[in-house]
Amino acid sequence: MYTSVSAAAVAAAAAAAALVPRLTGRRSAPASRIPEICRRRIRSKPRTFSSSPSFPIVPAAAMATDGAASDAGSKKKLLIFDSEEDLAVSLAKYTAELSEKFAAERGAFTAVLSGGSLIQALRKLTEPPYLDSVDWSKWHVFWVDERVVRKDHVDSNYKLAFDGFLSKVPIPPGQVYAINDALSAEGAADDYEACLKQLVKNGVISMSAATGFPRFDLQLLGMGPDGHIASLFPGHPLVNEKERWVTYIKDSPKPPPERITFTFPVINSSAYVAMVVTGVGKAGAVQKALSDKQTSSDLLPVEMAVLQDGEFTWFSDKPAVSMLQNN
Ligand SMILES: O=C(O)[C@H](O)[C@@H](O)[C@H](O)[C@H](O)COP(=O)(O)O
Repeated sequence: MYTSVSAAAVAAAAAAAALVPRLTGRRSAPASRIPEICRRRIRSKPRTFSSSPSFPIVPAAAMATDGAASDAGSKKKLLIFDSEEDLAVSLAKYTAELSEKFAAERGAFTAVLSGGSLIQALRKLTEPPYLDSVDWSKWHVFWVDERVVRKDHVDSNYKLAFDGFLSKVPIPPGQVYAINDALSAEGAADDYEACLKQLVKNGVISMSAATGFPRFDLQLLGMGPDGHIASLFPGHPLVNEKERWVTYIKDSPKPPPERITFTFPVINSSAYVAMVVTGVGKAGAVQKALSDKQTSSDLLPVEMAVLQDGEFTWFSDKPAVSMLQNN
């Protein structure tokens, strides 16, 4: 069960009536279209182991956000689930239906992952019916941010995703775009950006005509308790990057310190974003992000995620929205 809340009703979110999820709802990007620059980095597994969507969408509550951006073409929705289990069920349906939509429309589905608890929230996709019903051959998987460590390192977002999700579904290995873990942070960011540019040229990744930045079909993101998303942290100059697609950080306040990250222009050019946020530890940042008392001078990174022309859906649980009624 979940609740959908519009901006006007955010203050009453915790008490909003539960809605029953409405469930309703393929050409190939040939392997030859995958550029060598991207191919070479995904051949090996981590070294330590062997081995017109109709998602649970409720009335598309267009949340008036704040003055952060003019997002006339953007919609925001807040879904509040009774439990993390319900959230995971709904997130799988949402993702599977977007996969079907984009595979039918453009022959490929570009999905971007973050690290953190998101990967566990995707677990239902690795089970029936999705394991068999999703056309995994159309998936192209990217990371919104990655720690600059070896792919078999415990801190690697690639390893996290591989262990919890990618190793359990039949996505062609050549369509999983991990960073080049032999490079420095700066080199890995440059390399990943070059990879994205090549995939845009080859038609695997769409471009946003509106922004001139790549337009990923779905970015599946998490948020830290401080309101960071990707590796874009509050008060860090990287949040103001306007040119680069991918950049790097060497002083991340969340360890490990060296990371690469998509920039806001890339995040905000997405067609769909699912922001998966659970637990009371996120309640303060959720309150600030969804409050109507924002000022443009002290925006958290999560508040700067405003799609130019897309749909932004919060997948949250009750503890995460527990401070909303205090707005
Ligand atoms: O590499 C990272 O550190 C993550 O990509 C990071 O941005 C994460 O998504 C958030 O910190 C939320 O993580 P949790 O969901 O685990 O709180």
